[in-house]
Amino acid sequence: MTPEAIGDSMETPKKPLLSLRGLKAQTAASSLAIDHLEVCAGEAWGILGETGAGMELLARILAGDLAPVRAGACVLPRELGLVSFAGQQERFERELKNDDTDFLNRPDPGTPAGRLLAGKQTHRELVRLLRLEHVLDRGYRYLSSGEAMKIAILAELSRGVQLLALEHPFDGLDPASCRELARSLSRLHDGGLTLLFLLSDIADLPHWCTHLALLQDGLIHFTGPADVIRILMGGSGGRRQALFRAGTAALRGTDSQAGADEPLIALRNGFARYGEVAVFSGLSLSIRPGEHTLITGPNGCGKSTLVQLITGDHPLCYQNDLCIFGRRRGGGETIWDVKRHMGIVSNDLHRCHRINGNALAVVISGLFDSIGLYQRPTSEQRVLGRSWLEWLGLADKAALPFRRLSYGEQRLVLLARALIKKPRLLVLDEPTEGLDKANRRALLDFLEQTAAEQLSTILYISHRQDEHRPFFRQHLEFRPGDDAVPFRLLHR
Ligand SMILES: Nc1ncnc2c1ncn2[C@@H]1O[C@H](COP(=O)(O)OP(=O)(O)OP(=O)(O)O)[C@@H](O)[C@H]1O
Repeated sequence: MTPEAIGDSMETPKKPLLSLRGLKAQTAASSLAIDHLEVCAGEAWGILGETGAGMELLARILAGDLAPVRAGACVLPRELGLVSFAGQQERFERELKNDDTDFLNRPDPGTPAGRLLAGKQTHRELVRLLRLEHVLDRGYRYLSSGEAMKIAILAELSRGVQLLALEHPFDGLDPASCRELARSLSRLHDGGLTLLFLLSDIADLPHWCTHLALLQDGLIHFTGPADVIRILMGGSGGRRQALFRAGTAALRGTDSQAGADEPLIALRNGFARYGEVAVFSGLSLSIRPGEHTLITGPNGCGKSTLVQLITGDHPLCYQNDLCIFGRRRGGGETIWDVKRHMGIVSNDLHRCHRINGNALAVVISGLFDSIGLYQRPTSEQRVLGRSWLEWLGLADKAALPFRRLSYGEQRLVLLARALIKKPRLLVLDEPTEGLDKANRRALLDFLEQTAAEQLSTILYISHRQDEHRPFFRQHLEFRPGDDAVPFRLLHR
């Protein structure tokens, strides 16, 4: 199929705010070619691209971070705002680099989130609508994933940009925040803001978007009015086939049934706080083998903090009444003893992967529970790692640096890293962030089958309702606004 522009009007053409013509970009991991993409003032565009289609290259070009190999005619607006996965990672790493904790002899919280909002006054209403007032004094790197995404968007808006490009802005936001963000952006668009949504799922595209383009295999295929392109795409816009093609045979032979009666997790009257600020208290949760558990709740309520208690990554795990795999935390076991039987994927783990290793090394590192690979793997381990990359459609990327892969591909590699050890407990905290619809569905199908065959017990956090499958046997709902019932545990 050749790239085409559809539905060009006969009116006098407007001067584009952003114009990319005859552009080619290439990295070791992917490529991008754009014959013709023009965004005019006042339009709202959606660019739909599946995992690995080249979206991150487009984001890097917009960020001015990647020089095209053929630039053609490339015009970017002077006041361009961009929120991308790579940009958020960069900000996080900058915060870590500037961390003066050792020098100060007390924890250095880094840049307060509120300081990123240049014209704080102008966006006070948005801060309120997105429930961010209480995090403005908090260090940016301490924010929860949803809080960080909302602050990153407000930070760009507060600079007074002409065009705002947002990569997966609804990933990681709770449903109320998704609705509020879409409503607020719609109002700003009515007021003249030009928008560019970089998405993988057409269901995430606000209905008021005026234009659409489809990015497949590094090529922009269609560009034009949203209603015309929607019809041409038949409402799908997704990948024909998922990259994730692992079968549950890869998990067979686990010791998932060892100690079948004993809870894998038992937390009594659990609590968490940061300094004087309580995150939650009075939380009890027991997870027996096969008791697949879904956790939901609004951004910042403490879901990831609970997961960190369970995985041993939060210092308060020792002060809580917490048993993992039948052993009381603080009873002399090491963090490696705890993690040996867990496969973990989380936003936190993802952003801590600031390593130089290649994709294969990251997969194999799951066998050692390390971030990065620090010992020579056996040939069996290398073969197994390669098999996992093959099952995830990434065999040709084994030797590429992990950080050069697209965000979605990195997620798939981290999933392989979690699964390679055939864990008794799979701890998946928003594992599908950055994945397209086909890959999300394929992962959930795989987990459903894993549950049916009793190969592992699954602890799962997601804001997306289409991921709340019936195989979850219990559902822990955080309800932070409700003092009478702050948690609800539903059994199915
Ligand atoms: N080191 C820290 N110091 C202060 N506050 C912190 C720290 N770490 C996390 N927090 C705060 O604790 C709260 C809970 O964070 P957590 O990541 O557990 O939320 P969450 O429910 O997983 O949110 P999300 O849905 O956005 O991922 C957030 O408001 C966050 O800003």
